[in-house]
Amino acid sequence: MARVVGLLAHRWFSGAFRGPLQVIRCPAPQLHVSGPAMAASQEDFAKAMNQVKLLKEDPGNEVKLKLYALYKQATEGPCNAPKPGMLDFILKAKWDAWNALGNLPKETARQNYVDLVSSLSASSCSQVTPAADKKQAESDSLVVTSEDGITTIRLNRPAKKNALTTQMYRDIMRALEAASEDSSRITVLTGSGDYYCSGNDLTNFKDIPPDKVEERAQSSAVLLRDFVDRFIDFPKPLIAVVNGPAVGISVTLLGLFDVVYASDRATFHTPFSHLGQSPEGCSSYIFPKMMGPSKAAEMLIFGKKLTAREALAQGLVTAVFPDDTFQKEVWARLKAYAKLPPNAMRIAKRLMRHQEKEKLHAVNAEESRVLAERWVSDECITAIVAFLSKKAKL
Ligand SMILES: CCCC/C=C/CC(=O)SCCNC(=O)CCNC(=O)[C@H](O)C(C)(C)COP(=O)(O)OP(=O)(O)OC[C@H]1O[C@@H](n2cnc3c(N)ncnc32)[C@H](O)[C@@H]1OP(=O)(O)O
Repeated sequence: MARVVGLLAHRWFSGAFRGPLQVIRCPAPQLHVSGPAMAASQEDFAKAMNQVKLLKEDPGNEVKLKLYALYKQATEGPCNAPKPGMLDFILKAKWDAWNALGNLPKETARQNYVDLVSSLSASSCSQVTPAADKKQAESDSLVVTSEDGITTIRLNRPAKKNALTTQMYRDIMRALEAASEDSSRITVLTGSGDYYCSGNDLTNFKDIPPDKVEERAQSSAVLLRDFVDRFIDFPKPLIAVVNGPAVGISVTLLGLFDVVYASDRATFHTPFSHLGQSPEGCSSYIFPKMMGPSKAAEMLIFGKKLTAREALAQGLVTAVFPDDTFQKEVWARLKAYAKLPPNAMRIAKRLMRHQEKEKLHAVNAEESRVLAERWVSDECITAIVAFLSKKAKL
């Protein structure tokens, strides 16, 4: 049946076929995607329909079915056609795809269609001119590129040691959503400059009016929870290329990556008690399991900074490379991995992750709730004021 669908789907594509889903990569100013917040105009929709015909590469049956379903949903609304017979393979596959969109509003379907086409156009461009495949986030602090089957999310605030602003959390979430749907096989997070990441940007806590502190703590906890959820649920192999020192949340999150490669210049520091804060990124659950409770306590309670070799010994890092050959060796390895069959990789990841998912979401929810309390504590406020007034540094 798959073969029959394959042959015929190819035909749809050259004709009136148009197709699916949410998120993805676009060369345009936004990174991504779906949702009622951004409504594509009829004109954008018409342009996207024309763009589909110009794609240089066949995007594959799965994508074509999505395009078809979104097109139908955008133009006719929820599936209203009678269900085709079991033996009518092509019609049945199309009907299933359309019907799966349920009550998705027409405007959202139209937007998702436009985004999908945009992503497909960008990926087909990138094969000709990889440099043109730079995705724009809301700011230049995050650079997302796709090449050789690898989507790379690069923290790009070297002057601030890649500290994470609120906007960067949002952009990373969008980049992960896009990467989970695009044609890349693996996804990498790395940093620009000498640091991998110095953790949460402590100026995120600046200039909050006293009567808004509690509210801001709650909204930051929601952001944190959503952010970490994206890592828990990310379906493809996720690799951290730790090019230098890592602090705070950039360390704790490593437990949710599939593989962590580190330069021998990298260090791993979680100074939560020093900051009057508490662990996040599911580290309160993953680190004790990974390295044993007492080693985890040294990091998460006492803020012991690990060298790359120590982190390797604790299982937090997969492999350490000399800094002068780090980039070359790591990218050669990743390019080879990105040639492996994508479905097999996803399935292997799913098998390893799915038993833990529920637990991880519960841990994340609890850690985020507790952090909201810590952020309004005297201990935390004192530590942050000390940093912001340049009296303290790690
Ligand atoms: C909603 C989500 C919440 C998630 C919660 C997460 C918890 C965490 O991540 S806790 C960890 C927070 N991070 C820190 O406490 C690190 C603070 N930074 C430092 O201690 C030092 O800057 C550091 C040791 C990283 C580097 O020291 P140096 O090599 O001496 O460099 P500089 O201090 O001169 O840094 C250059 C420049 O960058 C600014 N910077 C660095 N890190 C941060 C940061 N995390 N937040 C804000 N700003 C940061 C630093 O202030 C310097 O700025 P300028 O003085 O303006 O040049």
